[in-house]
Amino acid sequence: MALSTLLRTPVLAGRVFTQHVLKYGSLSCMQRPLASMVPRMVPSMVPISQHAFKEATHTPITNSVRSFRTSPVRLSDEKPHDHSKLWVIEKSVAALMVPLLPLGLLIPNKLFDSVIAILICAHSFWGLEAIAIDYVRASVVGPILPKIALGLVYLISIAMLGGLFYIIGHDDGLANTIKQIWAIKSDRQKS
Ligand code: HEM
Repeated sequence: MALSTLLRTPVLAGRVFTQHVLKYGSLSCMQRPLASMVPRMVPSMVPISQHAFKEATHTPITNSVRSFRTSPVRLSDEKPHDHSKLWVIEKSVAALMVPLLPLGLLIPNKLFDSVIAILICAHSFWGLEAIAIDYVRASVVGPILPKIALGLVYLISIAMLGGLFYIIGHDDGLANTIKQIWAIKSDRQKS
């Protein structure tokens, strides 16, 4: 980086100077026997300008200057997406469930039941999706299993949403069903 910065400065950016730096900085030049470089250090009768232009006719080996980048390297073909907004939505949904679940149980009605059903399905979908992505990795289990795992997550979530809305539409509703389950007493408790 320091060398490329040096080469970009106006004073040192002359073509001849650059070619000399590239030539002497290259690996192949470093590997050359020392004896072949000695004559260059000995003063000669040839004017310096002539000597420099003669050297400039050689094609410089430019692998001594490495390219660098400050932006992150993309390692996959997937489009980069910002997950921070979805994270806020995920946490907001989880936070919203805290007051809404007891409220839905206290005041049973279809609207609360429907909102709770959607929030629970969205929340558990994101949770299960995170588990599938984190634990069923293509680098560990191959390329097929992660797709099956993610497919199962979609299937479970859709089935769950369908089931909950069936209870809301064709049965006693979510809150009442949960209350009925809580009301079930064992035979020992009944007697
Ligand atoms: C008021 C109720 C609930 C709250 C406040 C809540 C909150 C949370 C939070 C904060 C997480 C993230 C944990 C993490 O990132 O490490 C989470 C994960 C999860 N939640 Fe809930 N949740 C609630 C109810 C439910 C319900 C009813 C279900 C399913 C029917 C559910 C299923 C899941 C699943 C599958 C995960 C992923 C587990 C994991 O990453 O290890 N949650 N929950």
